Amino acid sequence: MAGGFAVEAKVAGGGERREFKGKITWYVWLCGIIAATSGLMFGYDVGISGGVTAMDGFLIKFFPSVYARKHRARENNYCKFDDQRLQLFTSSLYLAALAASFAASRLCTRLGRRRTMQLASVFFLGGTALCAGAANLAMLIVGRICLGVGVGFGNQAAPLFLSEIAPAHIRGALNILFQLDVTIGILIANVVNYFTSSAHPSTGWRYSLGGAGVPAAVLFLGSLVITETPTSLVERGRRDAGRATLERIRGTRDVGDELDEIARACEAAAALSAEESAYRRLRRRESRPPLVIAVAMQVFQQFTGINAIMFYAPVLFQTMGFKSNGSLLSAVVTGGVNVVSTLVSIVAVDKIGRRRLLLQACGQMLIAQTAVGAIMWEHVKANGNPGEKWAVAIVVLICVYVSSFAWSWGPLGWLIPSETFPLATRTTGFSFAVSSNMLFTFLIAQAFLSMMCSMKAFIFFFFAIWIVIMAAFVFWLLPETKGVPIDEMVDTVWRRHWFWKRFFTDAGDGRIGNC
Ligand SMILES: OC[C@H]1O[C@](O)(CO)[C@@H](O)[C@@H]1O
Repeated sequence: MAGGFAVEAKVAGGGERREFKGKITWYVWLCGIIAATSGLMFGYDVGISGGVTAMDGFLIKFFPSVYARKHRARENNYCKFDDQRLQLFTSSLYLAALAASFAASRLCTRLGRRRTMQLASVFFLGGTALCAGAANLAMLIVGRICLGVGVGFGNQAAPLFLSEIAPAHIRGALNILFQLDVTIGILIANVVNYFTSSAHPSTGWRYSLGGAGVPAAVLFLGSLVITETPTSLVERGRRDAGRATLERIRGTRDVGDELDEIARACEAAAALSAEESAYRRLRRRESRPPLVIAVAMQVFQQFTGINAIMFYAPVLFQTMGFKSNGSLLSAVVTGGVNVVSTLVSIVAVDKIGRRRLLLQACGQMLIAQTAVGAIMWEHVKANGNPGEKWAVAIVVLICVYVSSFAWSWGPLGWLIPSETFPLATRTTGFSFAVSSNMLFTFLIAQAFLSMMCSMKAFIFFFFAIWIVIMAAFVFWLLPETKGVPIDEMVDTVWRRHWFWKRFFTDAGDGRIGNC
């Protein structure tokens, strides 16, 4: 398992490079796999809610009026799931996660990344119990809010944890483990929904919602086994513990150079934060480039329309004419494509580069979205829905769309914000990325069914227009960060970029930049 490596690092304040010693140990992979379980919890929730809202037993218990509308005549097919309270069931989780992500950045600094993940799993276990045992809508929503707090804490701590324990040359791949687990969580949820709805038509939703307890329990138990990151230990004044941890995860006692580098970065960040808080520092002109990129990556990720598919695929496929089980099965197929295509990204991201992956995906997504919109439009004109034959073509097109998202905007939405901030603003800056993701996930979850009702086939053209905008953004404004050491971003990337360089004065950038 272990293989030797040498990592290039820029020494603080100097131009020379030196190498860190170490191996890729089984322990670093174990810690990475356990921490990524946080993504599994997030993904399971994304995938489970759409299937549950398509189950009759669930609708009869909590949303009888939607159930009645669903089984009425077909003339208003696009509107049969349009219900604000039903959408609140899905979206409330993301609103809670949005609020929690701000607190999570402080928790990560004060308690450490490991404890923050542990806390996430506790909220998750509580939320799961409330949802699975819900006797009324209030209990269900409170359960979703607890799950949301767990997601907010987990999504902040896990990507940071992964980046900090990873040897630099496999940082991209380890970081993408998080998104890989998100997609696996969605797929598992789709499979669970498929079986619970057929085996237990009236109570299947309870098993589906209860299943979220499994990844939460794994993360809770796993968090007792994994280590805290060396950076977090040193940051909190526990340098000896940081050294011991580094020795263990690198499989060598020769970790002096890397430890010094971490300590130097922590001291520089501490000196800066004694002068000025990270929030104030983020308001500086020099902080704008990474902040704009981090927020834009997440906003655009959501405006690809991915969660319209992930949350509501079963509902969408029913709208198009599939029977209930056929639509759940189709959601399983799209979920599978999502997982496999994320694996492609692990291999490609450090070879092909971020910009090329994102631009290629924009082209592929644009074609697929426009084609789905066109098919739907033809049938809306004829006042009908596409029916099973066309619905199969639509499933294929949605797979084409999902695959390109999964090797680009999905993982890179997390990777790029985690690698472009200097250490002094990294956790706080990253929390803006997490909260932007949650805010826009909430908006899509809350608005999509109503948008589908009023826009019908045009919903797909709406997302297609956003894809054109984000392609232009990547083309002109997103710098390539492939292979750039994390502490050289200011000099190598931002100061050389045709647009972003104007945000740096000759004297000022070093203050926020390289530690
Ligand atoms: O794989 C799709 C999933 O990935 C995310 O974009 C997170 O990166 C989720 O919002 C979405 O449901």
